[in-house]
Amino acid sequence: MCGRGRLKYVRFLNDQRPPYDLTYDDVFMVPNRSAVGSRQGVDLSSPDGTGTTIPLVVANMTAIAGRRMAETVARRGGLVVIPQDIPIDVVTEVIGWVKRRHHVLDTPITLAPTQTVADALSLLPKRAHGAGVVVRDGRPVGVVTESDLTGVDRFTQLSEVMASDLMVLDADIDPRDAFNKLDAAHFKFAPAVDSDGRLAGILTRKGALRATLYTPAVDADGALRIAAAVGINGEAVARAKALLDAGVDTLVVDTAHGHQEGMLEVLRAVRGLDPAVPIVAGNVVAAEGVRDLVEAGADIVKVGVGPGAMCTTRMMTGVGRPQFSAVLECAAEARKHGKHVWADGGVRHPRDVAMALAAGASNVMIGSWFAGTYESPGDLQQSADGRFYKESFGMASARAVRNRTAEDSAYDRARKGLFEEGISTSRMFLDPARPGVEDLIDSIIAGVRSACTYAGAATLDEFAENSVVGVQSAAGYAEGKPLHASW
Ligand SMILES: NC(=O)C1=CN([C@@H]2O[C@H](COP(=O)(O)OP(=O)(O)OC[C@H]3O[C@@H](n4cnc5c(N)ncnc54)[C@H](OP(=O)(O)O)[C@@H]3O)[C@@H](O)[C@H]2O)C=CC1
Ligand SMILES: Nc1nc2c(ncn2[C@@H]2O[C@H](COP(=O)(O)O)[C@@H](O)[C@H]2O)c(=O)[nH]1
Ligand SMILES: [K+]
Repeated sequence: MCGRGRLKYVRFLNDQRPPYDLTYDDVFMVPNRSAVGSRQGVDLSSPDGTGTTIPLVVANMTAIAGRRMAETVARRGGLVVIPQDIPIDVVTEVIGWVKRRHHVLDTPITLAPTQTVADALSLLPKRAHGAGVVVRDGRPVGVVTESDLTGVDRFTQLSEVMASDLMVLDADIDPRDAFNKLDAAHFKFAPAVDSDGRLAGILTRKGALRATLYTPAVDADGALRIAAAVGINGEAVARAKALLDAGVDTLVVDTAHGHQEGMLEVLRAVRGLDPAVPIVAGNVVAAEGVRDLVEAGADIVKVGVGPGAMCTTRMMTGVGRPQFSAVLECAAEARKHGKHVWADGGVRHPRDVAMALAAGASNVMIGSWFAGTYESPGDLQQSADGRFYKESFGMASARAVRNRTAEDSAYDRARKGLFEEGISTSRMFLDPARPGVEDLIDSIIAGVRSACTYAGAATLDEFAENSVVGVQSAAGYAEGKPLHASW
């Protein structure tokens, strides 16, 4: 318990440790004297062996974690876990695809000059930068954005509407030079080409800037990293083996009740495969669970029962634990064994990420918040009031269970369908100011960098070590919120 004072790391303000458990909202951090002169000087790389250079992992949820999310997040130093429900041949293909992505250039939407305005309009929402590159024989001949396609007959060929006064960048251009070039020309983006003039990618002004501020998460061969999950039923161990053969960089063994014998059995078998990559297992919320999972072979333990935005477990069962205290206790236990924890679920603001790291997490998992971005797999939809959204659903929802059990008998499907512990449909609206996952990452990482300097920490270890945390009332939390209109 966080009240027993045996933690070496996070300190409670004035040694006031409440005898009850705490959520992220319950706590705040006070500043320390700091020798860290710049927020940019903070090293956010994780000590847990997963190779993340920012402490963010995208949750293995079908509505959130796909190939597009994987490349985009890894390029900025985070990691995406491909869900256990995706067929293994598809995951194998996705791993190879992500590993072939460029570190600086984004993957463009490519269109032929003979394709139509309707084709382009259906594809543009797949990119936060909102552009398509028109390509002939592999070479860019034009670009289209929504403004080129507005007010035009939908069957018009792109060759008639595309902008063909192209500025192209060299694929290996220094990002700072690229930024200056785009800025001087007042272009928001430009296609980039290899030495034969063939399209290699697209670079936006913001992308060029980000390439100077972030370090991609890469494997020993310099390819972008990607993680994938397995469950604990059926072919879990065979799937783990196939994922390792496909080159996955982190393996996640995931189930709702991680502290069950079925999990320990699978975990031992997965450890028996002798993987050269970290094994993550969960979910648990107490020290005993951490101990058993570490003993069975976990390098990292995933913490969180019930905090997830799509999660109804606490309302259905009463089971779970306020997430700040869960992370605090589990991180302390993992540390004793030289292991780590990921804080999984319930993150809604940059401050929550900071609080999870202060509690000792080596990475923070985010799901639903990232559903409302261009990079999540779902189709962009528009509500009656004109706002854009994506649909999300929980992995234990009736919808996910129906998908997962498609091969089972009708009886088994009906039986499993009764144990619903997640929301089957929710609208996650895109923030018009931050519609792409990289916009959200910018905001989270700015918050976390700043939190580290307030704590006087130059690394994540120092952050967990130095943080001084207090407990606040609901009014204390409310006071911290900005006021967008007068009271
Ligand atoms: N972090 C969280 O709070 C939660 C997360 N999830 C997520 O949902 C996804 C699906 O997980 P899951 O529901 O475990 O499905 P899985 O397909 O991984 O199966 C879980 C297995 O554990 C058995 N089991 C025993 N007790 C429980 C229990 N209390 N809850 C669930 N299964 C139990 C089930 O048997 P049987 O069906 O016969 O009982 C089944 O064999 C995962 O991604 C998981 O992370 C789900 C719920 C909570
Ligand atoms: N109880 C349930 N938990 C779920 C479900 N789907 C996902 N999850 C958990 O939530 C986190 C992500 O949390 P978020 O607040 O960032 O969305 C994820 O990693 C799972 O642990 C579900 O259907 N039921
Ligand atoms: K919840």
